[in-house]
Amino acid sequence: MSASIMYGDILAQKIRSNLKIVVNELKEENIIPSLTVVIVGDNPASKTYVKMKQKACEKIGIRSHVIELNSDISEEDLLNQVINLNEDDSVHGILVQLPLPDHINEKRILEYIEPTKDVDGFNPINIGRLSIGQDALIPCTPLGIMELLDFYGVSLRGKHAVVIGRSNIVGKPIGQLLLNKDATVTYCHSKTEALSSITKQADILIVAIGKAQFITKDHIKPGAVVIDVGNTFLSSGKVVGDVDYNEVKDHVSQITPVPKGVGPMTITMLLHNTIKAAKNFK
Ligand SMILES: NC(=O)C1=CN([C@@H]2O[C@H](COP(=O)(O)OP(=O)(O)OC[C@H]3O[C@@H](n4cnc5c(N)ncnc54)[C@H](OP(=O)(O)O)[C@@H]3O)[C@@H](O)[C@H]2O)C=CC1
Ligand SMILES: Nc1nc(=O)c2c([nH]1)NC[C@@H]1CN(c3ccc(C(=O)N[C@@H](CCC(=O)O)C(=O)O)cc3)C=[N+]21
Repeated sequence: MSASIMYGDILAQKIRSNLKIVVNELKEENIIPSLTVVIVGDNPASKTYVKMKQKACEKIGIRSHVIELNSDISEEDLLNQVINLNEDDSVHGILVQLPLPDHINEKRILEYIEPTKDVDGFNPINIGRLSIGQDALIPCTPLGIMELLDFYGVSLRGKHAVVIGRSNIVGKPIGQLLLNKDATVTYCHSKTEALSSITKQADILIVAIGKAQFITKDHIKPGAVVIDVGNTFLSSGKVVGDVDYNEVKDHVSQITPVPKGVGPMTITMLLHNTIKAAKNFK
């Protein structure tokens, strides 16, 4: 049996064309949604992602601006940049690209982003609102995964969802969203013992660890649904996921590819969140 492939790029196009209509409607009210991305240093993967974000904004009429800062910028100077953006009424969405250089306290920076402009959903206020079920700006990757599961007809209620990875940007919030949809959620991480014995129980397996092709058939129950968040650039320039796609594809019922799976949905949800933030300005 061959798996059905959950293409994120197809769904992303569909959602983006709807978002374009919303942007045009906002323009009639003289609101042009605008996003500012702050990038520190010259990490090549970060640069690639930021370019993709800019291009996606442009395509649907969101105004985007990138602030490029030197890797030796001080924490105070970066904080001041964020404060200026918080105070600038022409900026609806602020995104500080991660990772930041080691000398900068990432949590402190994220805490300063005005929650209504926090299109990444990384500020403690938005994380708290998500966890108690209040309206919030929700992190883009988890939100995109939920859209994918819905579009491809994956039912969650009562199902066992296993999340591998507990980062603040992917693992933790996807578990929260799955729980809100009545899945039974288990988190695994680098200290988890007997990983495969747990992941093998998953009806839905979400993998966000950042280790190229780490997950094999031995980790997966036959017929499970697999969401591969991983994005590792090989020296050849090729990008691969955390799942050994070729090995597992005939073993699972549904799977996201890498590329063209979760990635395009992340960027689409950034557009969605920027529009949401712009609407809040009305
Ligand atoms: N497609 C997309 O849109 C996006 C893709 N990504 C990609 O997803 C991947 C994960 O990103 P991110 O969450 O930021 O990564 P982090 O490095 O912040 O977190 C990785 C998590 O995986 C866990 N982990 C690492 N090794 C193992 C292991 N051998 N067994 C079990 N758990 C393990 C870690 O455990 P511990 O907590 O114990 O250290 C940690 O919780 C990366 O490849 C990243 O590039 C990220 C964001 C968006
Ligand atoms: N503040 C912040 N917010 C983020 O959302 C954020 C971040 N920092 N730091 C890094 C991670 C990673 N991330 C990705 C986004 C898109 C793809 C993506 O679209 N990837 C393509 C492949 C890449 C390519 O084609 O070059 C795909 O999967 O099809 C991947 C990864 C967002 N992140």
